[in-house]
Amino acid sequence: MAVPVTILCGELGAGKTTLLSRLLETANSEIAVLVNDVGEVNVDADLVEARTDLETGDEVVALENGCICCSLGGELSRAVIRLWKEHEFDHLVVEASGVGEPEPIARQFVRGPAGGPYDLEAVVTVVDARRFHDRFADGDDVPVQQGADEEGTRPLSDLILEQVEFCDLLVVNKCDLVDDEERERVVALLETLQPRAEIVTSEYGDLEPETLLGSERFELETVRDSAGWKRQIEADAEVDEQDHDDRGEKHVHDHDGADEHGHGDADAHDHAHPPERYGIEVEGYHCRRPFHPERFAELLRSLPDGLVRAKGLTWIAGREKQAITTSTAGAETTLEVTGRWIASFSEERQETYRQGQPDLAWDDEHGDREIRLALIGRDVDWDALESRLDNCLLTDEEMDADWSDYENPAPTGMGETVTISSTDDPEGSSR
Ligand SMILES: Nc1nc2c(ncn2[C@@H]2O[C@H](COP(=O)(O)OP(=O)(O)OP(=O)(O)O)[C@@H](O)[C@H]2O)c(=O)[nH]1
Repeated sequence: MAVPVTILCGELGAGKTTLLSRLLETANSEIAVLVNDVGEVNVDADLVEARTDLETGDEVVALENGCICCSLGGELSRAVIRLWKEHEFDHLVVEASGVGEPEPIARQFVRGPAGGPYDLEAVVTVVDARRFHDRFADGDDVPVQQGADEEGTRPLSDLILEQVEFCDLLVVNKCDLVDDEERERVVALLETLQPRAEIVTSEYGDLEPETLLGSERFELETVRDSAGWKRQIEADAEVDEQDHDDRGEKHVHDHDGADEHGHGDADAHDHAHPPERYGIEVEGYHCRRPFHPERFAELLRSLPDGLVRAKGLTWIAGREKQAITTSTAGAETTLEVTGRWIASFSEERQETYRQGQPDLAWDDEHGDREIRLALIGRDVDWDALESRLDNCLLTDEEMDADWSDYENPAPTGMGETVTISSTDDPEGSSR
């Protein structure tokens, strides 16, 4: 029988080790633990070991040389397979590095060699209620430490939201440090960011072992596709497919979902538009016309305060081949080349690719080039944001001009990223 696995994620200091120590103390089953820390010599492993080994004899294995999700894919698989061969236990918990992306770790257990002896049951993300509130859910402008991760490529806020979006259980920890309303605001925002995840609240990780260990089998595709931004994009795309009037003009769907075209899929509709609480809303923006690179960068430097998340594909003038993913988390936006527009290939290859993707929406003039963003925010003036986004689009005149001369901060190579930070000037020039 495959051993169930739980992956534990969450930003540095959110309370993963505290929760894990408690779990090891209270669970009746034999739990093996794999701990990974970036740049530190397994302080957590020592801690967990010190607190649990003598009492329970639980196994603790530590990975030393970096982050499991980047370089240690192979090492992770080897370590957990060795563990499985050499020891008997009922459950494996992997405590992931505080700055890692959870998906590559999960993949090791779903598609990698570790998928044989193990069965991934749950990805649990621990959220520091206080810090999450101040960073994303507060109406006031509280200064919070932002910045890129250790490699300088991804802002911390982006990784935190990715961990929230890629999990099936969210533990809102440190609830002693927020009041009831602040806690509710955090929960409402988390529900919007990942509508499918179960959400529990805790202080010092005081949860029943069953809450953490008793979940159903993890489904990678389902979890990945259920992030709030993704649902919004899919619901919008579905509407466009049904709507044959979508001829290159942009439209923003109303926040209550009552866009002028109507939704075809009630389920997608419900999930894409969760109940509005604390002014939290989800919007979509779609257009088959590129952004002017300088005007778009200017907008990203002066985003409205309440915008928590924006994510999706963008077409940026001067980058005719590059399909660029825009990912805004709080004040920081990462632009990353995540693929190539099919329309930039030769006719012959376009045919081949399009045959492989019969559902791909195609415009006679622009092919698959488009801007399709999901926007999540609280108390955002959506009309104002929409018109600011519209002002970033090329004008008719610019559409016919040469785009190669623009100052263009957008990345060019596959996988390349550029981060643009928003200042505290929401009224900043966006023209
Ligand atoms: N006030 C408060 N402090 C907490 C709570 N949970 C954990 N802490 C404290 O927060 C600090 C960080 O907790 P850890 O459990 O080490 O956090 P972590 O997520 O494992 O941190 P990294 O290993 O650095 O990623 C410790 O000092 C804990 O005692 C809580 O619910 N409330």
